[in-house]
Amino acid sequence: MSDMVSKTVSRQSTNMSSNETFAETEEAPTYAPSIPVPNVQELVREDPLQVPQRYVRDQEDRPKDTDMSHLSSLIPVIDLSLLLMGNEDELNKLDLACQEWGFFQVVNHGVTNELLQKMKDSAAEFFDLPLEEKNKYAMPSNDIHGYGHAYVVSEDQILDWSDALILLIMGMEKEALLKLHKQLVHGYRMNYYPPCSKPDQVLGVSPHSDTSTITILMQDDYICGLQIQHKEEWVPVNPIPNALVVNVGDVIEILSNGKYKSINHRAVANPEKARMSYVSFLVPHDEVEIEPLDHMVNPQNPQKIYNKVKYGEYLRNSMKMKMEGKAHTKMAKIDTIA
Ligand SMILES: O=C(O)CCC(=O)C(=O)O
Ligand SMILES: [Fe+2]
Repeated sequence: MSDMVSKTVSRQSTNMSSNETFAETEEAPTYAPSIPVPNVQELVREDPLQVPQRYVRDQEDRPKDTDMSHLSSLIPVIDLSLLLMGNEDELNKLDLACQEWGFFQVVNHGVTNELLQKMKDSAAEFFDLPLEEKNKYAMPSNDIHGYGHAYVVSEDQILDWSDALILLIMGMEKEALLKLHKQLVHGYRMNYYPPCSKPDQVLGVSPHSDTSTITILMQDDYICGLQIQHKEEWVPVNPIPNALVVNVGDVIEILSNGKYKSINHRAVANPEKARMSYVSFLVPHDEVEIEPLDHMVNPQNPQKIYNKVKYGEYLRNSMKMKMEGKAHTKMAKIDTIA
């Protein structure tokens, strides 16, 4: 694992005080700075019952008791092997899933259970390391790679009950999406949600939509946490062992002129167990300009709702803000559109 990290995240000189992490880098800043904040895993290790005020959500933002799990079974499950055989019904199911839910789970995806398990094991190995070891890969304040917290832009912002390791890995020269993306960039984020003694007062990850083209998420096989917003309700995405959760990101929403939805989602905390999630973001190259594709502005969807934006600017702009639902998508919206 440490091998994998050291290949992808360059070592930064770190300067730690108690459990806060800072990192300096000599390179020019490329992302808006994120304010250093405490390590949540360490807070829980020091005292499992403490939930400092900085993590406590306003009443209306807290996870509610009202159980929407009856809606979970409606979240579409797509069989990739059928799709690859050209099955029309499965294709229609995918089309509807992207329009109505923006989220679906994929089974028969061809990724071996051994590989999925290896990803889980190597991430667990990393998060189990002592803090000093993990902090050797601390996220510099002006970058999104490394171990720590991004999207913290003010001292009084309410914080998420989680830590993350984020890697921006490979540029894949794949034919299919290459034209749209110049070069596919793959970001990989591992989230670690320590248990929380007051799970009803905090959120593991604030509501947000992903700035990606698509996101592929592997969650814990048994511990629930991911919730998606569907028609104003927060619906849990119940884990199906070895299935992958896929969601439409902002880029597809923009390319499709809003036909396919990049949905708000969040993670809630668990009272007893730590949960991890392993998230792959496929994104375009920074220089790629994205705008609604000509054929997606059509008689059924005549009003163009997004302007042309350069992906790198879109991403960097979103990182200047705290995660707050779809607020960051405003940058690409045509002014007259709410
Ligand atoms: O942990 C989860 O299930 C959600 C994580 C997530 O939405 C993200 O990392 O963008
Ligand atoms: Fe997300």
